[in-house]
This record gives sequence, C-alpha cells and structure tokens, in this order.
Amino acid sequence: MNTLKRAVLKIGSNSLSLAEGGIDETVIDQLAGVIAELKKQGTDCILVTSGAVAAGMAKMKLKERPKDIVGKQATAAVGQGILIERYSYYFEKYGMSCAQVLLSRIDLVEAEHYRNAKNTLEKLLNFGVVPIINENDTVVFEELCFGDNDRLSALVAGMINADLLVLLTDVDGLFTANPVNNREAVLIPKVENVAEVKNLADGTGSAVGTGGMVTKLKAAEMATRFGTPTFLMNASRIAQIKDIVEGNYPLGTYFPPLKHKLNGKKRWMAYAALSMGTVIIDAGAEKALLHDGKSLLASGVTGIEGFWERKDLIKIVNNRGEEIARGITEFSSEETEKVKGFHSEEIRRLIPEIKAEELVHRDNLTITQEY
Ligand SMILES: Nc1ncnc2c1ncn2[C@@H]1O[C@H](COP(=O)(O)OP(=O)(O)O)[C@@H](O)[C@H]1O
Ligand SMILES: N[C@@H](CCC(=O)OP(=O)(O)O)C(=O)O
Repeated sequence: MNTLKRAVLKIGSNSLSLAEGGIDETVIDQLAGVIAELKKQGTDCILVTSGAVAAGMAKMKLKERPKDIVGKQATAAVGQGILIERYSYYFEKYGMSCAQVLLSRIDLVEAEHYRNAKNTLEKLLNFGVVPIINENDTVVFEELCFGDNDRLSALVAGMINADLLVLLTDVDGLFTANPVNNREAVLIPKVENVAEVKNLADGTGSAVGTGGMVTKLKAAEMATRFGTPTFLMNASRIAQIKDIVEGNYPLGTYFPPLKHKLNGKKRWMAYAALSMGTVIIDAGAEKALLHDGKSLLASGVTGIEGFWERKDLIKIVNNRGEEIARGITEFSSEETEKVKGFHSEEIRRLIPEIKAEELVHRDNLTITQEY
C-alpha cells in the first residue's frame, strides 16, 4: 500500500538542459507523467525546478551562462516564463494543473512569511494543483540567495512535512569522488550520517548546474533532520520514482531520516531564519546544550558579537568558533553584555525588569552543529 502522502521532487538545470542549449521537453513530459501517476496512487508532489537561466540562454542565444548576478537575473527573467509555460502544457496533457511559486531566501526569513508560503503550498495541494517552485532569481541579491535549488527543496520538504525528497541530477548518486573526473569513483548506496561523507563532495557543478554535490549533501542533511527520507538519483531514471514510492529503491543514494527530528518551529530557526548576532560560550555551557538538553544561561557566555533586540534569533558558538546552536533570546545584545558570566541572582540585581531565567530557553533553541 502506498503510504507516502507528499513528495518533493527537485530537478537540476543540468538534467533539464539540452547539449545544444535550451530545455529538454522530453524530461518535462516524463516528470509531468510520473507526477500525474503518483497523484492517482495517492501521493501529492511539489516540484522544485531549476532551468530558468538555461531556458533564457537559449532564447537570447547566449553560449555561456552569464557570470555576473544582473546578467543571470535578466536571463532568468526571460527563461522563467518559457519554463513554466512548458510545464503547464505537459501537465495539461496528463489532465493536471500546475502553479508557479517563486520563493527567495528572504521570503522565508520572517516566521510570518514562512507560514504564509507554507499556507499557500498547502492550499495548492488541497486544490489538486502541482506547485512548481523555483528561486525568484530576478529579484534575489547575492548575500541572501540560495543560488542552487537543493537547499530550497529541503526547506520546502520541511515546510510541508514531506514523506520523501527526491533530488534528480545528472549522476547516479553520491560517489566516493566526483565521477566526472574520477574513473575509480564508486557509488555509495546509503548514507546514515551526512557529516561523514561531506569531504567526498566537490562544489563545482556542471556548466549549467550550481552548487555541485556540496549543496545536495546539505539538502540531504537538512531534510533528514526534518524527518524526510531523501533519495539522490539520476534524472534519466525519472520513471523509477514510482518504485521509491512503492518502497523499492532504484540505483542511487538513500539518506534515511534521523530518529530525533526537528519540529516545525525548530526547522525554521535552524535553516530559514537569519541570526542577528552571536554569543560565544564556554565548554561547560557547550556540554549543557549538546549533551544534557539544557537551556543557555548567561553564566556560560564569554563573549558577544553583533547587535540584537529581545526575541531576536542568535547563533551560539563554542570557544573554538564553531556554531553549535541557534535560538531566540530573551535578552538584547546590550543586556547580554551586562549579564554575561553572571548567575541568576546577580542578573535580577543588574536588570530587575527581566523575568526570564535563561538567555535562551531550551524550547526556543535548536542544535545546528554546522558541518
Ligand atoms: N562525490 C561526488 N559524487 C557525485 N557527483 C559529484 C561528487 N562531487 C561532485 N559531483 C558533481 O556534482 C554534479 C551535480 O551537481 P550540479 O551540476 O549542481 O547538478 P544539478 O544541476 O542537478 O543541481 C555532478 O555532475 C558531479 O560533477
Ligand atoms: N534558479 C536557477 C537555478 C540555479 C541552478 O543551476 O540550480 P541547480 O540546477 O539546482 O544547481 C534557474 O532556474 O536557472
């Protein structure tokens, strides 16, 4: 029996592009066909698709992907309309409707915006329409963009509680080295701990792709922490997505979900929200957060960086400068500076109006341990 209610499928620029330039419509046709079949079997899909720049390049007869941001933005503006028109055409062929949803990193930073995006996606799925997501390339700015669509697809999987994330690319999965330039590279069928394989990924994508394997591993790490099983496979096997849904894994790399998954608010804190500043903590506080499941107290803070207000999100780094957690703090940066290193009684004396005992309460804290 099919128990997967929701799947997010992500297809990269590489797999959608023709060698001579432009979009490969046979791939769009196959994707629409598989999504329509899955729908009949009870699995709703959200598609995260790249390809706007590739489609724009063909239209404008550009031989190379523009290197400058504005060039990419203008090219994506030309290509996005062409891309979505082709998807609409092929979904209609299979009796389905689709909707264009353009998201950027900034749209997910505020908790309210994140909820709005989630509600719209939920409504589209309720309408029986396939949301087709791409990054809103035309308006993003460099400091705050995904660039690749891998991490965006993982955030979307977390947002809608997907039961499966499939990353479709131009290689068969994760190899022991980049298979494009290492003949001896061997496919890894299953990865339990992404941190252990991160060194195998090389960040260079193909001529049209962005991010390479590095951003795919980051996406797998995020999605599996959200409790979403993730599968990385070759887009030439699109038809086999049906096998995954039926519980049979084709050739590819499987990343099983983690047992201790992050809940909705912690997903947003860990990967979507922006931090306003940083507190540096000592070894005792690091142990309390990582091993004892405790809140962060001011007594464990040794330094601060940045300026923030009460209820802002901050990063928590250890004394080696490694990020270990993020959380919403009850103290502004000015207040934190005043109370750092002090115990509760002294804090009440220094700032009598503050009722909170903790700098960051455990309910408002998520372990990130960046890799
Ligand atoms: N260890 C690895 N295993 C597999 N592929 C790798 C590895 N390291 C780097 N890569 C590269 O990642 C590329 C896929 O990333 P990318 O070009 O960004 O694709 P997409 O457009 O699908 O997002 C592959 O073509 C391959 O060259
Ligand atoms: N948003 C861009 C996608 C950028 C990109 O190349 O992403 P990816 O193929 O996932 O490495 C586009 O539509 O062209």
